[in-house]
Amino acid sequence: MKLQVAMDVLTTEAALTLAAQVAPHVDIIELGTPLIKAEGLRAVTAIKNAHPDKIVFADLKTMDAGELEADIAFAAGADLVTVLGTAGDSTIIGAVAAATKHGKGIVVDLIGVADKVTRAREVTALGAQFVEMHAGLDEQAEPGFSLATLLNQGETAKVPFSLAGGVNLSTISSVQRAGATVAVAGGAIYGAEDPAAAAAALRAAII
Ligand SMILES: O=C(CO)[C@H](O)[C@H](O)COP(=O)(O)O
Repeated sequence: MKLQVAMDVLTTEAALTLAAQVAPHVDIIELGTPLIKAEGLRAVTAIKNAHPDKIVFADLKTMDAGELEADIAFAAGADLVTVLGTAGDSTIIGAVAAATKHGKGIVVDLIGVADKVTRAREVTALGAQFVEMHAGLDEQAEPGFSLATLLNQGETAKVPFSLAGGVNLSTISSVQRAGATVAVAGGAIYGAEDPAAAAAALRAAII
């Protein structure tokens, strides 16, 4: 299982600092949606230039104009770009076309999708490299939130998936047991006093 750091910071400078701290321990470096909204795709280029050996993930969460948005993110240096599972099939097909043109990949983020298992299978058939079983920051803050439902949906879908929803040291083993291809950790790394140590501990927990 790969480890992905989600950098939900707001400046390119902060992202470059964080990426330099955690890069030795992660496989995928994600530029979070707020970072890309604040800084634009220049931030993607800066991270790819600093870490050419890492998979750079641009969390665009595209909802329309799939081919155009994915194309500009790949041209900026992204290796993986997200499209929302709630988007129409034509948006996902367009984004996959851009990925094929660049030799890169589309990840379909299932945040907000009610039937994640069915949609995961549909978008995989449309050419997504993998899906993201995702509970966003707002959903995580709702009373009674637990990762268990997402883990179960990932296990049931039987397609390649990443899992994001406040993954931390006490849950990463369950993410691996559920069969995830990638575990995504944001707050557990960037919110830690020592992000490098936090990333190293998550990496060490992956067998
Ligand atoms: O995409 C996101 C929010 O929409 C986050 O980057 C993702 O949820 C991972 O962060 P965390 O581990 O803090 O949940």
